[in-house]
Amino acid sequence: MARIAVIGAGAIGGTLAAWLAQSHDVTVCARSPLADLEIETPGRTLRAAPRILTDPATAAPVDWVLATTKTYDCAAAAAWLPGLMGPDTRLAVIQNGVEQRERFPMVAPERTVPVIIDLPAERTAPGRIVQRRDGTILVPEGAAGAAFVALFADTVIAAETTPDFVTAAWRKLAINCSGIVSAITRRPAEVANDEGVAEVMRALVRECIHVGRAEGAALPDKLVDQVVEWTRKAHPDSVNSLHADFVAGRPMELDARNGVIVRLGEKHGIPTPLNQALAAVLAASRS
Ligand SMILES: NC(=O)C1=CN([C@@H]2O[C@H](COP(=O)(O)OP(=O)(O)OC[C@H]3O[C@@H](n4cnc5c(N)ncnc54)[C@H](OP(=O)(O)O)[C@@H]3O)[C@@H](O)[C@H]2O)C=CC1
Ligand SMILES: CC(C)(CO)C(=O)C(=O)O
Repeated sequence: MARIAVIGAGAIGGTLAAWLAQSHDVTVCARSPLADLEIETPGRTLRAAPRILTDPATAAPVDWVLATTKTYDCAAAAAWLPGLMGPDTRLAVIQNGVEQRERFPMVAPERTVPVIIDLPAERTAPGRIVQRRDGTILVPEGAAGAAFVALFADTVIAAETTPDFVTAAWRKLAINCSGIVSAITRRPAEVANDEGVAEVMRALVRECIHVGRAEGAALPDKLVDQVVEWTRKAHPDSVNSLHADFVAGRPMELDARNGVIVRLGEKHGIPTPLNQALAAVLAASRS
């Protein structure tokens, strides 16, 4: 049994905390108070009552810290680390994008495990989450990755190591960058059935592929159509986390999902006009 602290009790943090609490000692480090966790999963309603802390001063060292806030909340989330990190603690950064390690520069890279998660989940109230289907987790191969994978042995989440994490992260980014069409149209995954919107998604993914290849990811041309097909197969009412932030009036992970393609594209001299334009349009539709 491992001692695990999950920073963030949102869609991903709440779901992972509930699954891990079935066989580990789990503490949830939350910004807003909540009583317990109830996750509506495809197979059953999962309930858990982990220890819940709301004050970083009360945190004690654990074996694993799982950072599951949005990327724009990393600086605030880091306030939990001095209390949670002992000499052997590892930090798993479970966030979208391709810069997981860079977001927590205060932790040594060798103690940080970047995590790519595919687990569509939506928070409906504090501690109440709908998990749309069983999920997958990918981490870099090596001792730390293998130890992280072992935490999920008794869950429905298929966790694996990969020898090519760079490609795994960019493949996920290809899905995420195209998900901006949902936030712009305020329509869940079913919007991908609109052929005009699907063409926009393909163009976003093409830009992502060009930049990802320059960063060392092995991304096939067929990924362009695969992203559209994957979205069409998702639950039609599935709301991606960018769309969820937009409708809730929260900040958005625009830099981590589309801006990063523009930034790294500039570094390599690769034009990314569509990711740039749609991120600007979505940001402006707030102001
Ligand atoms: N949702 C999904 O289906 C998927 C999301 N992802 C990625 O996972 C990451 C997390 O997303 P998601 O779970 O959807 O995000 P949510 O917005 O649902 O949850 C984030 C949680 O972090 C909490 N938080 C923010 N700051 C702090 C802090 N300083 N201390 C403690 N808690 C804090 C928020 O608190 P509060 O309750 O006060 O808002 C919220 O509960 C993102 O990078 C996202 O892109 C990846 C795959 C799927
Ligand atoms: C692709 C998807 C929808 C689920 O894994 C996601 O990453 C998100 O909501 O941010």
